[in-house]
Amino acid sequence: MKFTVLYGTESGNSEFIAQDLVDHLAGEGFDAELGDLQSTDPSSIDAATGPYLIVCSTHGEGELPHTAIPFLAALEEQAPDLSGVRYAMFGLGDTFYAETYSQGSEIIDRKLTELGAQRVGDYGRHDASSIDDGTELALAWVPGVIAELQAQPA
Ligand SMILES: Cc1cc2nc3c(=O)[nH]c(=O)nc-3n(C[C@H](O)[C@H](O)[C@H](O)COP(=O)(O)O)c2cc1C
Repeated sequence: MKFTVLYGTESGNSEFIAQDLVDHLAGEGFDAELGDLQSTDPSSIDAATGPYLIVCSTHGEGELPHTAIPFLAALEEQAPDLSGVRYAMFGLGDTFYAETYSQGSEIIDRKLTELGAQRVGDYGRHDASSIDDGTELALAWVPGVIAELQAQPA
């Protein structure tokens, strides 16, 4: 199984976690590639290059980090058929922003589902107001994702 780990970030936290996920997956014997949503063309997303792990934060008032906005715009414009694409989401946010907690990644999640992709595993989240370490949470989250992917081979 080859994973593509994509991140959307404004201050780097999501990129760090995504890189740690890639290193972890490689250590577990999987192929894993890191990608920035900023330089990802939706036309490159297909079942063959997935499954995808998407690590994305929230900025503004429940919005995407600015680096991920062009990706969403391209997804909306191209509206590719993502049937057969499997992905898992790990959202970053801060419960200080109670009304909009972790909503940035949910914007991407809704669009991928609308285009036919299938989310697998639990919806991972990290709250910057907590004492939790984002990488530790992500590494505790990813085995459930892998187990679900392996239980339902593409
Ligand atoms: C200006 C600003 C606005 C933010 N707005 C939200 C928000 O609306 N909801 C939320 O859950 N987190 C919000 N956050 C928190 C970030 O999502 C959180 O700090 C995250 O860890 C940043 O990850 P990144 O470095 O990958 O961008 C905001 C942070 C900043 C600096």
